[in-house]
Amino acid sequence: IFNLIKRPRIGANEPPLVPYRFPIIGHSYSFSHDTGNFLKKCKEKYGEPFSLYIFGNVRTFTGVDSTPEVLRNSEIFDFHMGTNKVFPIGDVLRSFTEINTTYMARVVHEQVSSKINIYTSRLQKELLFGIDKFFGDCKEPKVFRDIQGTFSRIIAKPVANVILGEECAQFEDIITSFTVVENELQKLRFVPKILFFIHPSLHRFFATLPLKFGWNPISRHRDLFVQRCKPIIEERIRQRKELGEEYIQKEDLLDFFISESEKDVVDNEYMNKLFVNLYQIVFASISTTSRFISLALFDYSGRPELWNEIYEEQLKIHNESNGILSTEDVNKMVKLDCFLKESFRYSTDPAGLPHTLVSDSYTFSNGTTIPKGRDVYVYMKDTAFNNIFFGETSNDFQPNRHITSYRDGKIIHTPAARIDRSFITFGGGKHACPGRFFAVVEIKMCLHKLILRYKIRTENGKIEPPRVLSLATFPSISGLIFENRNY
Ligand code: HEM
Repeated sequence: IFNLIKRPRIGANEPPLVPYRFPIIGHSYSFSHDTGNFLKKCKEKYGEPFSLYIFGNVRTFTGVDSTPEVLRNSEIFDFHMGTNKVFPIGDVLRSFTEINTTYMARVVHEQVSSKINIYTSRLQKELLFGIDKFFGDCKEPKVFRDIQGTFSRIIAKPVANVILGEECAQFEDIITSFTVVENELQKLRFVPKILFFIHPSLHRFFATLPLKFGWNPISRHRDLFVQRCKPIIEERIRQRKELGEEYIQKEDLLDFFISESEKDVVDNEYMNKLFVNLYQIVFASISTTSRFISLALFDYSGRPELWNEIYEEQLKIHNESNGILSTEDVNKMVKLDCFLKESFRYSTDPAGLPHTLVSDSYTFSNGTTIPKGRDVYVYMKDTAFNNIFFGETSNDFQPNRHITSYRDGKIIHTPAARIDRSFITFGGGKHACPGRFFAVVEIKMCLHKLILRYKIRTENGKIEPPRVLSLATFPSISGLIFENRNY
């Protein structure tokens, strides 16, 4: 209770704490209800970095100039500690086994993104299967709602194929489990925020309380995984033993983790470890990919002026490749790539990438200092819509800004998966998303197939802007109309 009335204490050299009117509430209300505009006003008035008093603690926000300092210094700005405070997924997984986030990032980089060539044909097959199943023929124009939900079901199948392998990905209930487990985890976020006023650790205590009583939101998904996949895993281990050197490793993460394991007894501990390793990648990939593919489809559907150019590129590549895409074909989709990059930029979350300062203190290059334990958030839109990078047209949706054409006919474009100071949708520095190459290929393939097959437009014929929930951007909840091009 003391915390309720205590005013936050701020050191002498700290970034300015934006003044607030109501002692207990601080900036919580303005921040939660109109995040983008509120942060914009703070930055205009107080410069960057600045601090806010939200849900009982002081948080510092970095803008375009100070953000690279946070992303670059990953040893002292701890991303996992920062994220776990808002979304205690680490705590949930740790109840099964130890987790090693550095190892996981490396695995995604080396075994998923770097092997994209190997996965393209399987991805394509599974995506087409999903498009057929969920959107179908659309001989007559048909309205689809819950676009993000639909894409998470479409995406779950190719993801399952790459992560669990062909055999396990055949189980419908596993695929469903991939899409619902994410929603169940999201519920951890909705423990009453009022607890944060009293003390942030109380919020976390309640969010993770069910775990302490042995109820884990993902236990039943683990049980299903064991029930379905254990026989397949045992069979693979048996073959490995039998064939020895002759065994040809399967191209999926399951076989990779089997090969990394020193044990060959498939007991509880073994299955828990496999489950946590594999499902961490499931959590990182399905909701992000389906959110951004839906945002991109809304960006496309509301802007008829973009349709012809993008469709013609897809048709040309489709004809040249006889309908079977390789990674090179996907790389040739330059118009689509620029469109996607612009959509990523446009959909950037207002703020995010929480990092906790773990060194004694940190002094920003403008001389302001923050103490150990401070949570630092990136005001991401300040970068994504900054005139320094995007000029006077930074608020306009212009895919061609990512292309430079030279007089000699040479065209250079900055690919959607490339991160730099101006593009932080995938984060930056050492912890930048290791799955981004895979995600971009998957999204482009999916958009390519959809655009080739259907005319897609918004219901009211206008641009449907994204919604902001908490700090993140989500696609509109309105419908999209699909109509087969060939009828
Ligand atoms: C459009 C889709 C995606 C978006 C927008 C996205 C975005 C992000 C962001 C913003 C981060 C934090 C980066 C930072 O701290 O600087 C991240 C981390 C991560 N992402 Fe993604 N991601 C996407 C897809 C994927 C996919 C498909 C995978 C796996 C196949 C994946 C695996 C990961 C992992 C393992 C991390 C943690 C990295 C670390 O701890 O160093 N992501 N992602």
